[in-house]
Amino acid sequence: MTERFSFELKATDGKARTGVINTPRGEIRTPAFMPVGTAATVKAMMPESVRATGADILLGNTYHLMLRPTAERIDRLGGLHKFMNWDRPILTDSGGFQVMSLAGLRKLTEKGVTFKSHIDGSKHELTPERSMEIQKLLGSDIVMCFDECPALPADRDRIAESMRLSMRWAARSKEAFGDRPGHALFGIQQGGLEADFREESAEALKEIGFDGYAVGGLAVGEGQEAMFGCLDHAPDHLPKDKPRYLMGVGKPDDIVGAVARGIDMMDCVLPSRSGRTGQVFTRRGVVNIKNARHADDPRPLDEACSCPACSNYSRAYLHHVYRSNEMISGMLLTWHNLHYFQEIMQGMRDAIGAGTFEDWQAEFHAQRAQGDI
Ligand SMILES: CNc1nc2c(CCNCC3CCCC3)c3nc(N)[nH]c(=O)c3cc2[nH]1
Repeated sequence: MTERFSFELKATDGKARTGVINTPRGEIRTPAFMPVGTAATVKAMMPESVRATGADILLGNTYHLMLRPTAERIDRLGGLHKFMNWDRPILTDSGGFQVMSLAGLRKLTEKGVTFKSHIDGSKHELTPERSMEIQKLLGSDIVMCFDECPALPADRDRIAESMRLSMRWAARSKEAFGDRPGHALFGIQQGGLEADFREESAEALKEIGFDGYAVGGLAVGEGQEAMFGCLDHAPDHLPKDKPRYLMGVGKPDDIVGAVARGIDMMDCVLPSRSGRTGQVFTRRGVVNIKNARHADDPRPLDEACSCPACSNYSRAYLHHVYRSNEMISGMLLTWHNLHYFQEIMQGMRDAIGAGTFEDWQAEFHAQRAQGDI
């Protein structure tokens, strides 16, 4: 067990990297996909099942947990790891993004944001200082700076103004975070799709100095082509010896394209949320289990998958329990999706390590082109 937080790059293949982040609570193999556990649970999954899918780290949510059950209560009960029975690393987002996408009656000033809870309408305030305090109370291992993520499309002035506010908030976050051995603070690059603002943001963050650097402000409706266009340059300005975390991404092909452009960590609600809405990701594309054509199909979702859903159940059964709104439907489909996402990550880690990432990508895309799934 290390007492410090450190990142070891093991190999690169083009811009793609593979390595290990060492933390006191365990190691994180990169590139890493991080399941989202918004309200102290990865929905429909026991923590041991999340681990069984291959996850080394999961996400918690400052915004949700500060409202319910509150960070102070979780702290009194021993912190988020104990509370949710997950003893490996936890990364928590800083809450600003969720306020802008979920809360009511928001007021944004230099100090921070005030807002009304989407749960009971109570008034709350988030500032860089309060966000650091909440993430410390939760006990998360990787803390995110408090930032502002502008909705796209936005004009250049708005993007510059928002990015510069986030950089001032990054400095305040670092100041409030203090010196916490074994815990990491990640800065978040902003700047929309503008190459010059992305570079300015990266330079500002490097000047302050962080344990890792996130690429924020993407996966907000710009589309894959624009996102990849930004990722063709935005990570280049970030330190090579620190982890790079692309926030909120994404579909399997988004994840592969991001890793090919130098990203080490990603998170997305897609595999878990889709598991509850019957959307199943497989190596040959998406299966919508709700479709009547599965009603008599004795085959597994994916013959090549070793997850409990594919090992023990037919499409016909999964179609039935989905249509019947049975709880086991969300459990099995979520498990499968998270297992598949982790299988993609393991495949990329192996391929980058072996210098065969080009071939791996070609195979990944070729498989998905095939017809009936
Ligand atoms: C889905 N697209 C997207 N998500 C973004 C997110 C959220 C990432 N996911 C966090 C988990 C979800 C609930 C609990 C934690 C972003 N977060 C921050 N702080 N800044 C962004 O620019 C930022 C940008 C993002 N874009």
